[in-house]
Amino acid sequence: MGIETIGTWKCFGGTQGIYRHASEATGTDMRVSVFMPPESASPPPVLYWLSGLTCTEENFTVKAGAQRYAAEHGLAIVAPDTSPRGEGVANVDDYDFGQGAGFYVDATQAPWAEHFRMYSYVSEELPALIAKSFAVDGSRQGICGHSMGGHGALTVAMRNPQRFRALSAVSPIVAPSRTPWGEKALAGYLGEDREAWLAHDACALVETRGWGGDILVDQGTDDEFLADKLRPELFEEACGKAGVPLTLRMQEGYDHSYYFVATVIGDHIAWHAERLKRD
Ligand SMILES: N[C@@H](CCC(=O)N[C@@H](CS)C(=O)NCC(=O)O)C(=O)O
Repeated sequence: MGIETIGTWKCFGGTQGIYRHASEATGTDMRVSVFMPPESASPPPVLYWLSGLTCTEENFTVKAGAQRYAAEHGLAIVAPDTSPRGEGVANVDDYDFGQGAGFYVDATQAPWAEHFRMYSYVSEELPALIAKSFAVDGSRQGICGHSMGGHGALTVAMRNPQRFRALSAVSPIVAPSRTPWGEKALAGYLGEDREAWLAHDACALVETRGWGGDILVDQGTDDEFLADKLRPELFEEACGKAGVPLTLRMQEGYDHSYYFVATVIGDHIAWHAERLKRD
């Protein structure tokens, strides 16, 4: 399946592009942002970025300021939309469920099961499409994300360690089976069997599957969602039990916005670049 260019712009010596393609996983067109760093002797490693509630491929692209760091470190960045969209795609008038809130799962419940297959999309279809369509090193891939996208990054990586070798998150949802955003989404997409939710719960996954490397998480202390919806201390506890090295940085005074993402994105890109360039 081909990829269609919506627009490209020269940026920090590289190319920022927005693309569209027909997705087999979702049965819809999907839009994706791809930054390619300045050309170098070898194809760049790839960092996947998964965005949070209400986002499209655009929020990260225009707000995070990631391109400067990706160009410096020679990393490609791929940032997909957060759900299928369009005519004939189910939706509700909620910011935290339905379109813009795919939660990186494959829905099993009607009417969502038909198109809401974001797990298959980001873990299988998108990496294959990117490796085919861009001059990148598909054997060196990392994944990172924000909020719902932090949940996506943690869970997709731990379920696909052969595909992703570096992992970090900003303000992630870490225990969706026990916190409000996650409980609503997992019940809606996967049904009431809470056992099935654990396959998409970072705390449960780190205890059952572990992770072969270390994990970086940044979290603002003034985040309005910290106490009830994010709860990074649960992930810290789970990583401790599993013996997985976690660097959890509680960043004083920052909230949940992209101003925080922009503040820490340089560290995350450097962190991924270091791990992805190791032999
Ligand atoms: N206050 C937000 C809650 C959702 C939210 O904070 N979304 C975060 C991710 S969980 C985001 O990245 N929003 C888009 C942006 O800031 O550009 C709303 O109701 O729209």
